[in-house]
Amino acid sequence: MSFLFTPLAALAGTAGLLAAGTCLLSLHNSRQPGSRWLTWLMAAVALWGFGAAMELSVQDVAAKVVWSKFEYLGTLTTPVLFMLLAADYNRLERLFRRRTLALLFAPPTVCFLLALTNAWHGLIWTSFTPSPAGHNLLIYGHGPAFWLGVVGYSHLACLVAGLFLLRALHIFPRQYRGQAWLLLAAALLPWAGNFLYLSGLSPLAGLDLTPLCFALTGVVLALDLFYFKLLCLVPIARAKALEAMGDGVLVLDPQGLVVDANPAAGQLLGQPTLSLIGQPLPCPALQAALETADAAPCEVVVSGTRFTVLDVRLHRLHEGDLTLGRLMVLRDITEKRLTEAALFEANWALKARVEEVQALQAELHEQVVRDPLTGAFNRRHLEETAATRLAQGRMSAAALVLIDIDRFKEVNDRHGHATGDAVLQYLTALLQDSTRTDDIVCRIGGEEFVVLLPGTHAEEAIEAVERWRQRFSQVPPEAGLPFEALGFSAGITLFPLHGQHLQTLLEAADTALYAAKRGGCNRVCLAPLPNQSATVPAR
Ligand SMILES: Nc1nc2c(ncn2[C@@H]2O[C@H](COP(=O)(O)OP(=O)(O)OP(=O)(O)O)[C@@H](O)[C@H]2O)c(=O)[nH]1
Repeated sequence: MSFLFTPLAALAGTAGLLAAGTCLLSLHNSRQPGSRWLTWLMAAVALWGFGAAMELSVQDVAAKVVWSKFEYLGTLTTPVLFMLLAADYNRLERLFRRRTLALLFAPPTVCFLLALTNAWHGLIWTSFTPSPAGHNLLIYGHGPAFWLGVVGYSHLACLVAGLFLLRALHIFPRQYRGQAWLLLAAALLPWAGNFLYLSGLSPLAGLDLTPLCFALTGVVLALDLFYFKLLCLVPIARAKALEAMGDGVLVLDPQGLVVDANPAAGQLLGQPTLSLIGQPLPCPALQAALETADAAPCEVVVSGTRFTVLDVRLHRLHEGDLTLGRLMVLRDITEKRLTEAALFEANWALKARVEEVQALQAELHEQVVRDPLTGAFNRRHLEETAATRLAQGRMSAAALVLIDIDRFKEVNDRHGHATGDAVLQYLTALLQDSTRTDDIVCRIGGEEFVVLLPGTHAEEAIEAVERWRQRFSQVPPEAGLPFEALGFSAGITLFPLHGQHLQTLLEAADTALYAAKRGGCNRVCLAPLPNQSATVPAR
């Protein structure tokens, strides 16, 4: 094998060396973000460069073809690795899964196999002609697999890489844009080199400057990654923080179209994150919030695959007076709201239950202190209430009236027990109707009633009881009783004149009642005053 070492071979070798050096530097900085794909990329470019240097140095056409095949190891993998490095700048880790990588490297593998077996089919190279430009250059005629698999696929990968870098340009905060522009410029270099080679505009026919361009790109990327470390780390850290956030974040342009979204936003809105990009907000409620949430945070209910309540906050993104767009932050407050609703419901049920228990207690208390037949209070209530009131001195004066229906036994005997009951109910209604709310009407025995009239003196008490007696003695037909007249006798005692305690007053009232009965019934008697010896009829 004869060699002719030309300046062009030295140029290609330099590219290889540059790439190998960058590869080692990258390996040395393997902990830096982005270094993994840069190491691989530079290894591929180094192979390409060394292969090219050898191809440019050997003189024999067959040997040149062999080195071209070796060179293809780098040529074919470089664009894919470049794309992966650019994807790394966008934190698109899903591209680095094994299956995706296998898919991405499948076309280069096929092309490499086709290059190895080119002699049998000529799908990659169709002819090999020494270049008229000299310099030991060989011009390769290219077959369909070259245009489709090598040029087409490589350019596609470089295009995607360029788009990724453009995207990085867009999502990087302003202070990191310089870095992204540099990357983009670096990305355009190999394109330019390859364009010159394929278009025949290369200064020397057959000279491929692409590996040199890629090597220079590698140097720029290495500088970017390892020298301006911060510039590389911070955007990644920022973007990572955004991706890891539990809150959904949407970046909206002035027209309300989504230009960026984090995975949480996709999850909250029940859509793949990427499908949100370039679209208006996916639900009308959020769209409406866009109009209203400018000033204050608001809540939006999203009912997609699951019911979700979102707390929506909007922040204007502006540069001076110019509005660039808006940042929408979504927080899932479904659990909070559901818990609050459940708590409210439980509270409400508890309140209802307490009210029910209180009502039952009141009912029970009524049953305990009321006479079931007439609805008047019973002796127990009289003892509890009146005794307490008298004992606590809460009344300055009071009259206690003891009433007994005259000849009630006769009513029962003549007209039956039910009529007797009706008479008892009639008298109760009459007494309740004739007294004030503060007065207490009680049935203390068979046909015996006590009425306590707080703040009532002798004259008023006598007048009142006399009125009741007269009403009772003239039974109106609408009462439905088989009598035209009924009668009761009553004894009145006065607090504190006749006694300080209920029992004393009851005893004095009983004496007065007894006097009324003895006096011929249907009358009212006042208990004797302390200076009187006998009970006096009230009228
Ligand atoms: N219908 C009815 N009668 C009752 C009730 N409680 C007691 N009595 C009756 O009331 C009557 C009371 O009779 P007495 O104590 O002799 O009294 P009186 O017949 O009114 O006689 P004087 O008091 O002397 O006028 C008895 O026949 C009892 O059975 C009741 O709840 N309903």
